[in-house]
Amino acid sequence: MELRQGILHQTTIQTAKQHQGTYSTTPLAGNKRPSPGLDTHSGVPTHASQKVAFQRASSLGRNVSTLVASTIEVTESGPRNSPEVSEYSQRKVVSATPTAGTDRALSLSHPRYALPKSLVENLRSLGINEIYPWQKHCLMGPGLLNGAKNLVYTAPTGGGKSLVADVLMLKRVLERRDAKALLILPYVALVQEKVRWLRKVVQGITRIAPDGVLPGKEETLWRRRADEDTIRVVGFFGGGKIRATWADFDIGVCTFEKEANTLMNTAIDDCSIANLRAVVLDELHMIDDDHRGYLLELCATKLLSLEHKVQIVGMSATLPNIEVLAQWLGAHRYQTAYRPIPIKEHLVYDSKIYEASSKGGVLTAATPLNRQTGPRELMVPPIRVITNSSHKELQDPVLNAVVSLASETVRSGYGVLIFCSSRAGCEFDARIVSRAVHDAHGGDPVILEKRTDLMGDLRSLPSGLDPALDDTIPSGAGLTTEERDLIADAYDKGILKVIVATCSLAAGINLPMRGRAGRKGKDEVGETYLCCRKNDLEDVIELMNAELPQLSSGLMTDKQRIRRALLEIIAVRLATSRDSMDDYLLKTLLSLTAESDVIREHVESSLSDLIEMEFIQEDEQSGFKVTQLGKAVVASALEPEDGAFVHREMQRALRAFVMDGEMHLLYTFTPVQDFSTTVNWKVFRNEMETLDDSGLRVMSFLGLKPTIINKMAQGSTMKESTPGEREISRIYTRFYLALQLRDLCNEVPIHLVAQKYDMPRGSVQTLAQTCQGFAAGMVKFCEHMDWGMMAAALDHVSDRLKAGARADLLALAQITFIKSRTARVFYDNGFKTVAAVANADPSELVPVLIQAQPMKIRLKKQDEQKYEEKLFAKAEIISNSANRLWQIQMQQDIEEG
Ligand SMILES: Nc1ncnc2c1ncn2[C@@H]1O[C@H](COP(=O)(O)OP(=O)(O)OP(=O)(O)O)[C@@H](O)[C@H]1O
Repeated sequence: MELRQGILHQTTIQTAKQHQGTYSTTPLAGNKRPSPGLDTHSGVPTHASQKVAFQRASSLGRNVSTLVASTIEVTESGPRNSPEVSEYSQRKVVSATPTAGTDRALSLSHPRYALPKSLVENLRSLGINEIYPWQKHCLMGPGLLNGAKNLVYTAPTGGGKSLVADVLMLKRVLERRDAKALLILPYVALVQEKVRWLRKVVQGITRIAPDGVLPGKEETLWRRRADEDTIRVVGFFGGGKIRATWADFDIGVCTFEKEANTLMNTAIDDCSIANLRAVVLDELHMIDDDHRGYLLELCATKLLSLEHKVQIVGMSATLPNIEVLAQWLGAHRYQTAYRPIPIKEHLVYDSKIYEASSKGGVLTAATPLNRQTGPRELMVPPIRVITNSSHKELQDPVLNAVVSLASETVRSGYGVLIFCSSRAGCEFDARIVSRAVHDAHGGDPVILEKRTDLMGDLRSLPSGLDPALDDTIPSGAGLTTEERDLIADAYDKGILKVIVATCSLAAGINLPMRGRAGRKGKDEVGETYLCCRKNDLEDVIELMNAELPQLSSGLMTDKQRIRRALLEIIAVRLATSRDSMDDYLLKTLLSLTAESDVIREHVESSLSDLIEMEFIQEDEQSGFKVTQLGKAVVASALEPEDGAFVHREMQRALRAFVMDGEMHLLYTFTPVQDFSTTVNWKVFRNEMETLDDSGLRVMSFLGLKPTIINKMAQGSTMKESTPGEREISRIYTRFYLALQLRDLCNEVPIHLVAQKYDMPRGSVQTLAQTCQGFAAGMVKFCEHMDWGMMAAALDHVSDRLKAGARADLLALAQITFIKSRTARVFYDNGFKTVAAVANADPSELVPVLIQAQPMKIRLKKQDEQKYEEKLFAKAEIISNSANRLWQIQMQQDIEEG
């Protein structure tokens, strides 16, 4: 048996989470936010449990001065004079809405839904006792429950969209034993959470037997696989050796760029696509995303072109021109504005808080007339006013507002999400906020201990502990970085009270699923505060009033895209003649908006480009067929142009490949997509000077010249006017990235790599995240080109990228909790193999674990004992995991022997 990597392996994060889950947490759910007047004036924590004598963060070994957040005064027009929270409109609406008692169809056990009992029970145990009225209406749409029709729908964030899609998808999967479904999400970070949810939903559910007996009633007649009747939910995380294939899942959860598109291509090619019965497109508005949206369009167009019916379910919170999308997908359309938890929106400007929902007030304040006369006082009176701060750090009114609002919310026992425009801004805000909020919650010893655990868990990740997090977590604030899963989880559990994130990260982290303001079961009401500066005020108001832009096809915005579309369908033989290609293109979203002549022109030029690139050839029946190279490009999920570049690079590598070092392999695994890299040539020169003979040989085989690097470091600029020059520049840049990848693989934390190479941290993070997927693509590329030796060599080394540890640590890194640096410490302490760890007494591992976390916060005596106890528990888990692995290895040896 082979150990699965990447798809089914357990990550440190998961393990840490399981571990965390064993400690009790104090949920904040259901706590009603008190009226702001009370606590802001007294400054006294509202909940009795919070009145614990606080311990300063400095007791944790840190030395930062405390900031006192400004108070927020209620004005004459403020909430003191208006009714309580219950006035928030939808509360009333909710209580007036029918319940399953009056409308039986709100219960998922209603015969109309024909869902197995166990499924309804599972949902109930997950808090879904009945569906919302809108969910019922939506599901009852024509042809939806029986799968005859597609669906496109919108509901506000947190409105419960996913459940509708889940029900339809599960119905399709339950209809036949071999039925499959794909759930396509825009971000890898969302995949894991969705997989976890779906696994709970399908737990213990069996599928229809071959003779048509309904699930739940049948006795299994025959079995091929142990899990034959169960529904296997598999997530594709975009990395590593993607061993899970079409055959390995019943519900596949993946992102659209690589996995969904590639999975579908392969399944169309080998005809196994016939089992696909449903595809859910979450965040359908991403179709408009300039970089990746067109891939979503390609996926959906392929589905529409198949011979059998696949139910497509597309959803989003924002689909301004939903009719066009519904028309494109031939879908039933449904829209609702229902929010189970009302959101109260505010605008904060010049230390004053305004209600943003009053249409006649704030939102109309910035008329074109005002624009001419310049900003002036808003027309509506503010509801609250933030007092000025005496701290010099809080003189900026926007920062002061952020800090006082965050502090007020935390004092009331709620969580806060702060969105900033830049990573640097996040770090700054997190540090300041942490200085102002820690006195309210830092005293709870249980919470403090959990924060210490969290920092330990973060430290044991390959990326290490970010210094900013080191400073902020003890006070209960965090910021989202690559450690986001642990951070988001800690926020969810109330261990962290504040998270600061950039808007772009906010979309990628799990927060959309659970953390944004107003989540059912978590809050009574959500509040948002948009804090803006005077100069931005009118733009902000305009933006708040603005209509959402119409969504449109991204297929024609770059020449590559139609090329890729055509190459793919030719490669998987979905369409090979001109007529069938026309048919295919008629099914795109593009065809609804663009002139057919223009599309045809694009098709013609793309086909001749593909012929010229030697990706396709004309065949005898005036159709087209894919070449070996074209097939390799499609299989490795590359853009045609990138594929051509990789091909040239690989051909050079086949002639001369440096095998006495790792640099050439790492270069080959360095993704070729655009990272917007600006090479710092001085850093490049320094790094070049430290390269050994083998590394220098790689440079010379790649055609890179030390003299040029020296010249660049002295201030020359790289010529990029001809294609040849651009190609050379691209190789230099790729090598610069390869150096970073080398450092990442040598366990240098991401923030240090970014610092060293003068790169935005996000780019290094993307490099770290995409290299595994790219490496898997390279292996496939070589396999398809019949370069077996190269494929084998790359395949062997690709594991390194995943573990972020040296090759000799790979085996160790399979053990729970032993990742990266920890693996190195184990290795250095003589635990060089899984067997060595398996055979050790857990108590022997404790000192190694302590050593693996050298920066651990200094603890008091009694805490030290507790800490060691905890490490012992961890050592036991490690020992068990190592034993399991060891047994598997021995079994393998026996089988192979
Ligand atoms: N009928 C229901 N009863 C109780 N809880 C529900 C119901 N429907 C959905 N929920 C819960 O509400 C929360 C939000 O739902 P969901 O994530 O589907 O929202 P969404 O509309 O997809 O939001 P987003 O736009 O952020 O993705 C989830 O925790 C979900 O389990």
